[in-house]
Parts: sequence; structure tokens; C-alpha cells
Amino acid sequence: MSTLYDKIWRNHVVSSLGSSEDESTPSLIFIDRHLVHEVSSPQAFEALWSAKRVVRRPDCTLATADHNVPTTPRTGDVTTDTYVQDPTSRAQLTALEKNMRRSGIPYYGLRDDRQGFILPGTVCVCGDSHTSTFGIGTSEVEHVLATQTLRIRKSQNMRITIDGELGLGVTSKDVILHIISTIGTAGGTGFVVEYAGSVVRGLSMEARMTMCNMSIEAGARAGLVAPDETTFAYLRSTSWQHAEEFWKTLKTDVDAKFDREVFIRAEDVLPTVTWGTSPQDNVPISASVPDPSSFESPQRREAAVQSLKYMGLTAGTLMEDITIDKVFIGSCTNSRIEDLRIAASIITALGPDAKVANGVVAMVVPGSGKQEGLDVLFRRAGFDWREAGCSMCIGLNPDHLDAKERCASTSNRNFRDRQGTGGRTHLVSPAMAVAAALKGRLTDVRKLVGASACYPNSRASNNSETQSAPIRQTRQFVSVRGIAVPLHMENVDTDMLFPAQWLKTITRSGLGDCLFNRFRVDQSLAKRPTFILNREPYTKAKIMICTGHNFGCGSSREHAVWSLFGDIFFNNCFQNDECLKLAEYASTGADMEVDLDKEEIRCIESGLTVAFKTNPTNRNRLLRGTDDIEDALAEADKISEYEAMRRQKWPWLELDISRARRRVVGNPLEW
Ligand SMILES: CC(C)[C@H](C(=O)O)[C@@H](O)C(=O)O
Ligand code: SF4
Repeated sequence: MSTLYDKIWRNHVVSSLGSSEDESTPSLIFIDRHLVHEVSSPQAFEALWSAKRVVRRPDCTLATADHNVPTTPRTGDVTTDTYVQDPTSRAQLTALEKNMRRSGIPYYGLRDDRQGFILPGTVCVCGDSHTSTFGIGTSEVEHVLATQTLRIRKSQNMRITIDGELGLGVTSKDVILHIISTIGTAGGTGFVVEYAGSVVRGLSMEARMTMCNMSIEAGARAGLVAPDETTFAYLRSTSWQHAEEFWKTLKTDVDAKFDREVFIRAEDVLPTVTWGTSPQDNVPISASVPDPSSFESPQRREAAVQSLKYMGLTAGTLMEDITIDKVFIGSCTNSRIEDLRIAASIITALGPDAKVANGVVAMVVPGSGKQEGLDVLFRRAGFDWREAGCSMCIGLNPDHLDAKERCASTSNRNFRDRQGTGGRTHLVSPAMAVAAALKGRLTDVRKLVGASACYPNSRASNNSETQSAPIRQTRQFVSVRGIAVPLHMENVDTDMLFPAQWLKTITRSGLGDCLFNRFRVDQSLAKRPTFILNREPYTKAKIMICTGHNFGCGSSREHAVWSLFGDIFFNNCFQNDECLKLAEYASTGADMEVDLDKEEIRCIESGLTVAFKTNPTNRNRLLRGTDDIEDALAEADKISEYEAMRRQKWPWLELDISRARRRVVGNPLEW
């Protein structure tokens, strides 16, 4: 008996050191589709070219520019040079274009409205955490480019079943926010989650995508929904007949066992809004800002106090009494055409007088070039309609929040400074975002229009001591000795570790100063004396002991790892009493040694020794300093065998690369 994930996994194993189902042994997995973008790929290509390697399967790869692109109109004779003013953004886009030309990978540029690259049952990766199967780091991007495979361990199986009937005005965004608050931002760590139940079966493809997309906010490796009639209708093609027969087998067997099961009653899900700086900090719109003392764990209480301070909120304030300055309808979570239709239906239901409240700036950044005339409707209601891109979800382009500006946002991350330094984000569904824009405060969309306008639309309509050397995968690591810095923080996300503004680099080195930058310096760039990394002796720390759980959650930006490795060795193996003892010792500022060979941490002055266990394969690689890509290329015959089998068994997965490239001719923003 197998789960959907077990079946997909088995279909993609190229070679396995042990049993392919063994979660402790990594297997070489074939990647059907690889999406490349400007932020996480430059360093991967640089390493690929310098190793004189080529892209194995340009036909299974596709590039888009999204994170850095301005959202102002792209009409007229524009080129990347003239359109993108910011030099660092421009450098990343130019690097992408150059790398695409050299590799032959099709590039869907800034004015391209084509869609449809992913099919049921495929393994699709991208150097971006919001890839539902699944997000990878830059070193892995390089690995996939060179080998079309990844060496990974199988995750555990989790099923989340949502049964019943969703209430009016409740959308899939509310469901996923509810799930995240139920299981926590680390609840899905180590799992691939399958969403099931009558609610999911009844959702449209777009609504399912919103849920799968935000699985990473619950820490999950991937989010899946079994393909069904809704999926087949969405693909809208008759040429999939054989494929459909196969796709119908892609479902969990009745008696399959999950490592974890969660059940949610649809009636318990209400229009939801976040109040804090983690996606799990959410409540129904009818509730009030929670009192930090209501949380059981001391860490969660402290996190809530800090979040409320940052958010400028007082416990007990009704969520509906919170006024906002900006509204952002966009991001990979909620800017699909269906999201825009739902948002537009609220405006339509209220009639021609529906206008964005005075003083509120509301922008719509569609996920693609599809408009269906909705742009006119939004503009008439006072919204600013922009071109596609990540935009204010991450603020790498000119769209951002100023300090203390409060925003109702349909994006996925309400981390500190995420949408701009000091900006305050409340995550909501598209329907709730429109309600907030029209009222100028967080608003229960159900009260506004009886909300029948929105819900039905979301249903289916049918060694590391050498500080200066650049980080390469081939670096050996045996042990590190030095001062350890204790860090008592929960949920340290990668936006905290490595703020987005520094992501616009095309190299891997010199990133040490970016680490915890917003904690290290204030707005005038003066060092904050209270932050531990600014205090002696920790300015020279080489090891970090983090006692809070869920370290490194959020984005898959490998820059966070490069910045850590540049300065200090990060170890996240312990979250128990031993970790607290190590942190206590670290607070004396004495030397500590992390020995990977012996798998122990030694506190030099006190004599305390703590043993730890790491995955044997990874340990050996680090000790030997071997190159993962070289290892995978040694199995080139097996990869070729797999490719031949794939061509024969699943012919619909082969793409016509010349067709994909055809559109690039004649468009100045294309190659
Ligand atoms: C830049 C990219 C690596 C990052 C991610 O992985 O999520 C970004 O998309 C984000 O949302 O923070
Ligand atoms: S989460 Fe935001 S920044 Fe990241 S890929 Fe999605 S839209 Fe872009």
C-alpha cells in the first residue's frame, strides 16, 4: 500500500545506495522540470562554467525573471538596460540572459505570457522555497543543471484532511493559514504533505496551488494534491489521453500508512488574518490581537511580545479595528487569474461606487500577463494595476513598504522587514485584501458583501577555518574550534539571517556582514551594541548555538548558509538539554570545538563533551570534501538508462525545446 508521494518517489529513483524507501539513505532522483530565476542561479552557473560542465537537459529547464523586475509598464522599446534602473537588479537579470544564451535554456522573458510547464506526477524543482515539489538551494541548482538529478533522502508522509463545507467568504488561503496555525511553522518539517478531504476535492486547481505553495510556511518539503477530474479539465487538452490513464493511478491507496495525519473541520476555518511576524501568528478576522501570556511555551510568549512590538499592536485590539496604509494583491501564493477574479468579484458586488479608501495605496501585481479586462475594473476602483513579478512580496524591486507602514497582503510571509525595513504585514486572502483596501482597515469580507461573491469562485468550476576562500562544494570539513555564540531565538527565518536586499549579488563571497544585518545595525547603519554578534568576544565567533527551534525556516536562499559559513560554523543538531548546556558554556566566551570526524562537541575549558549524530553519507562527503556533482556524474549511465525508460513510459514529458525557444525572436526583452 503506497501513498501518492511514495508512488511519485519510486517513479523517479535513478539509483539508490540502500533501499530507496529508506529515509536515512539518499537516492539519486530524476528531475522532470527545473525552473531557473535570476536570484538563485548566477552562482550556480558561475560554478558550472568554471568546472567546464554543461547543462544536461536544457529541454527540461525553463528560466524566468521575477524577483527583481520592476512592475511599471513594459510597453515600447524597452530593454533590460533601460527598463531596470537598479544596477544590482540589472546585473542579475543580465547574468540570467547571458547564462540562458550560453546554455540554450528557453527563457520566458518579461513580456511573455506563456504558461504550462508542470504536469501531474512530475518532480519539479526551483531555487525557490515556494516550489511545491520542491524548493532547492543554489548548490542544488548547479547539481540539477549538470546532472538533471538530485541526491536526496525520502521525506516522511503526512496527510492533512479537511472535511466538511467551507463557510461563505472562506478561501483556500484561509484554510492554509488555519493549517499553519494548527500544526505550527515547523509542523511539516521532514514531511511531504498530501492535502485531502472533501474540501480539497472541491477546490479549483488555483486554490489547491495556493495551499501547496504555502506548505513551506509549515516547514514541509512539498505539498501535493492527487490529480483528479478537476486537474484533467484544467489541463484542457485531448492530447493527454494516455497520460490521463497514468495520472489516475497517482493517488494514495486506501490502506496506505502516513507517518502523521491531521484532520481539520471545514467549519472551523474562518476568514483569517495574521497579527504577528510568523505565518502561524494568525486568528480569525472576528477575533482580537492575542495576549502573549495566553501562549503556553515561554519562547512563544517572548516571540509574541516581540512581534506585537514590531507590529505596533496591543493585545486585545479587535483585528477589525486595525487601520492599514497599503494593500498588496500579488505573489506566487495569490496572484493567479482566479485570485484576481475573486478579488474583482467583491468590487463588482459593491457596485461602481466601490473605491479604495482615502489614504490607502492598493496595488495589484498579477502573476501573469492574463488580464481578462480585470485591470480596467481594478483601476476604476482606484487600484494600481502593475506588470507581473514578485514585487512587494519581497521588495527587491522598487515596490516596498516604508517603516511602520501597515499592509494587508495576499503574499505568504509576514516576517519582519520582509516587505521593506520596518514594514508591517498582515497576510490575508485576495477577498480580504480587497475588503481591507475599500474600508481602509482589516475587514471581515463576509460583512461587506455576504461573500457569496468570493467562495464559489474558488471551487472547482469544473574545514572551514580558512575564512577568505570562496565556498565551494568541494571544501573539506573536519572540525572547527573557536568561540561559540549562544543565540536564544525561536523560528530564526532566512529573511532574518540574510535580508532580501543583499540577495542581489552574483557572487558567493563577502557576505559575512549581511548575516543578521538588520539586527546588527540600525537604520543609520550604526552598530546595535545590544545584539550579541556585536558584543565581544562574539564578534570573533566561529560556532553558533541556537537554542530556539525551527532555525533557518522560510526561504531556500543559500546566501544565508554562505554568510554563516563565511564567519561561523552553524550546527543545528540539538534542541534539548544538551543544547542549553552548550549555550550556557558559550555564554562564558570560552573556546569550543566541533569535531565532525569524531562526531562530538568539546567545551575546551569545562571538559563537557557532547556527542552528536549526522547522516553518514553527508558526513563522509564533508570529511572527504568530495564534489556531489562528480559523484552523480559517475552514475551517468544510470541517468541515461532512466531517461530512455522515461521517454518510453511517459512520452508526454518530453518537450519540444525549439517550440519553447520560438517566441524569443524579435522581443527586445528576450534573448
Ligand atoms: C529568492 C528566493 C531564494 C526566496 C525563496 O526561496 O523563497 C524568495 O522567493 C523568497 O520568497 O524569500
Ligand atoms: S514568495 Fe514572493 S518573492 Fe518568493 S517566489 Fe513567491 S512571489 Fe517571489
